[in-house]
Amino acid sequence: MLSETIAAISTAVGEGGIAVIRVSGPEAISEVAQLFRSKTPLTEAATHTVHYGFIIDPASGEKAEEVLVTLMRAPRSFTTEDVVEISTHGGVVSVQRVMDLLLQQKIRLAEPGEFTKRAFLNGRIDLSQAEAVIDLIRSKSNKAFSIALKQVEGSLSGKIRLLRQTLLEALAHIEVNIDYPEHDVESLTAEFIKDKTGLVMSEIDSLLRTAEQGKILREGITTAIVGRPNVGKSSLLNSLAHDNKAIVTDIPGTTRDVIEEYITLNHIPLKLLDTAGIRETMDVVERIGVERSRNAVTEADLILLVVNASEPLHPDEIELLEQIRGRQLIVIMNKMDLPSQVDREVLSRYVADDLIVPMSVKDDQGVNDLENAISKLFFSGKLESGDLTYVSNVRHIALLKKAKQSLQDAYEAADMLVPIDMIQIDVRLAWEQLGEIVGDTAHDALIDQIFSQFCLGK
Ligand SMILES: Nc1nc2c(c(=O)[nH]1)N(C=O)[C@@H](CNc1ccc(C(=O)N[C@@H](CCC(=O)O)C(=O)O)cc1)CN2
Ligand SMILES: Nc1nc2c(ncn2[C@@H]2O[C@H](COP(=O)(O)OP(=O)(O)OP(=O)(O)O)[C@@H](O)[C@H]2O)c(=O)[nH]1
Ligand SMILES: [Mg+2]
Repeated sequence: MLSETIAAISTAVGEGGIAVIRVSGPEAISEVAQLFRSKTPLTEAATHTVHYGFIIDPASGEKAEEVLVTLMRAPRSFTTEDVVEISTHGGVVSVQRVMDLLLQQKIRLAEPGEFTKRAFLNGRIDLSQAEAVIDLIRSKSNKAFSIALKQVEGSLSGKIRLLRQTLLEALAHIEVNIDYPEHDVESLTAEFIKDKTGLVMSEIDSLLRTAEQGKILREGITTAIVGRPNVGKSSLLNSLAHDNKAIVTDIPGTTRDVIEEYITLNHIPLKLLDTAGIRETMDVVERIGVERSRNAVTEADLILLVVNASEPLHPDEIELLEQIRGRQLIVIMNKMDLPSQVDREVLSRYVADDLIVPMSVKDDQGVNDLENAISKLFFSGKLESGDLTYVSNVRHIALLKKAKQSLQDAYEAADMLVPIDMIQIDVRLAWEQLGEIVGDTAHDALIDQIFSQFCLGK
């Protein structure tokens, strides 16, 4: 209950410079004040002030710990409640000792995520902002962190609110039409609904497009290097990774297993997979390797098909090109240091010209062109602007898709002049589904489930 005062250790457990205990709730100031001796009594101190002093064990009257205490009075705090933060000396004993004394007062241990949950329940942030707080903590790259921070600040919430507002206008219009049908001809209302739902659908589409990029920025582009044996796939991996990770020999069939390597390219993480050369083979081990190559092709966000430019295209390569039609593909014409034999005309039937990259891995030629081709394929310059809101949470993506479907249904129904109260159901559904993203229409069980993913003290 929000009437209870809660406390938790908010810093990582272990030895460190200092550790912080956070206390929040109606009794935070008065309860901590009973344990704290300082020049200014905490109960009389102004908000957003820091106080030096000692935590006293009330049983013995002894000093338990030397601390700094920060006071934030409601509503100007993380939870919007009275918040007291106690900085102790870092170390397992000192922080636990203060914590134990606090829990002997009218203070209970907070559940994981309970501070953030209170910020949500008290209306300072919405659900998507709270979820972004977890993303902040879990971010593994600078870019992922920046995306989450934007969302903590409410970038996604703002957009969702606008869309819901638009749907509300449509719903109001429908309401008037149902109550006073004589005020309107039904076809005019249908047009109005098509207008509004169409608008919201296209906005949802552009948000969903950012989801693709958001995933890439967080998890990297899974990139499979594939091709026939001996064309230089492992050499390419080594060159991009600036490392001799993969074995390179002039014997076809050298690579047997999939080799993974992480690199960053223009700030974009790439998970490179070097694979066994694809060919028919009687060798049992190599056959398994070829099978794995095919699986890697299926999984990949991006396929780098390496061909040996000093030979004509092989039927196996044409077959592979047929199989991966429609996928994100770059063809690397390797070994350009040798006299060229490969038929560019044939390649052009499968890939755009700027996605065919001549290279000589041996002479270190063409690496820049490859990097540019990859950036262009995935980001076409948009990444740099930095003002995009990325949808990255799977829950949000699922709800956006559902809302879009509901709107699609409404749009089609309006188009066929289906009775207006039937259309109303779908528009209202979309409005609720969008509301679930920001938590306006979320159930308690969902809210509990989301906050239980947090760590203690957050
Ligand atoms: N010591 C400490 N550091 C921390 C936190 C904390 O709770 N304590 N935070 C916790 O995760 C983060 C900072 N996030 C915060 C977000 C909002 C408010 C806050 O008081 N907001 C009020 C008042 C704003 C104002 O006075 O201008 C508000 O928005 O109404 C505080 C911290 C990171 N660093
Ligand atoms: N002339 C020339 N030789 C190259 C070039 N790139 C790689 N090679 C050579 O081609 C041979 C095969 O290279 P790898 O990188 O092992 O080829 P692969 O595609 O991984 O081969 P498998 O693992 O057997 O499928 C080696 O002898 C490399 O030195 C290049 O740009 N020019
Ligand atoms: Mg190899």
